[in-house]
Amino acid sequence: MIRIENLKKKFKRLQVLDDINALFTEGQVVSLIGPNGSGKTTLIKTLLGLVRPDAGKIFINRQQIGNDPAYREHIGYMPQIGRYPDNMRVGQLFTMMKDIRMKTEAALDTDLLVKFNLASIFDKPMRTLSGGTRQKVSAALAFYFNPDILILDEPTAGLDPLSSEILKAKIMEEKQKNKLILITSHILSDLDDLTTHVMYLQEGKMIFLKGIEQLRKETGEEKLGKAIARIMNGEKKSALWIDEVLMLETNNQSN
Ligand SMILES: Nc1ncnc2c1ncn2[C@@H]1O[C@H](COP(=O)(O)OP(=O)(O)OP(=O)(O)O)[C@@H](O)[C@H]1O
Repeated sequence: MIRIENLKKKFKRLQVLDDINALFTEGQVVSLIGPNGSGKTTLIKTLLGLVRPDAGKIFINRQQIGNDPAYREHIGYMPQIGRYPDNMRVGQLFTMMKDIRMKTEAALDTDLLVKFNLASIFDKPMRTLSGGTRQKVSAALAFYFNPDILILDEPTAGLDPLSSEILKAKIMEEKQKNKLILITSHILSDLDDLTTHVMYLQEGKMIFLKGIEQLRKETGEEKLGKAIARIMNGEKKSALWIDEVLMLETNNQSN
């Protein structure tokens, strides 16, 4: 469904994506994991055509992506930070997106719109929304057109616990429909029940891409955070980062 071949991207002298190769197929939930600045968002943006790679090829549903943006209709994207026209009202945003995509009402997935009760804020201008509410709008939009591929960049960041659970349940439902889901998160416990594959990036390099069962077998660890920490044991820098994440998560759970 998505094939990435020898993908490279530099920002000035910084090699942000360093010869990435990967194949993602339907039914997979691929967790993109790595420290801040490791290239996760840049990788996502190259898939969406928002960042132009210096070299390499990307195939989506067997079509090599180039200048024609039509392939994006297959993708629902939830950005890390959703940017919307300030004065546009929430309801107008959904109407505008619908008009652009020209889908009929029947084909739309309004599940999250309903569960997050977004109709009650349809009159509010986007600039007045709280960070979490903006996230809910981004989430509802990503799923709205029932895409085959979902790309979710830190989807639960900023959501309250109940909304986070609603979103995770929705992602799980879509996984069951055999969609391909790419997801980044620093909250590794959020990914535990969802993940089928882990792609680990560090300083623009893909350190590994493994099935979760293989990862669990190799490490003897059930939890994603602990499994990755074990795999990365030889790599001092990453092990340190994972240790910090685990410590934070333990603190969060005990609070
Ligand atoms: N438009 C840009 N111009 C210059 N440098 C950029 C640009 N976008 C990203 N970078 C740099 O590329 C590197 C990778 O950034 P990216 O956002 O892909 O990391 P990330 O893994 O998603 O990080 P995080 O976990 O913090 O979200 C960082 O060093 C970042 O500063």
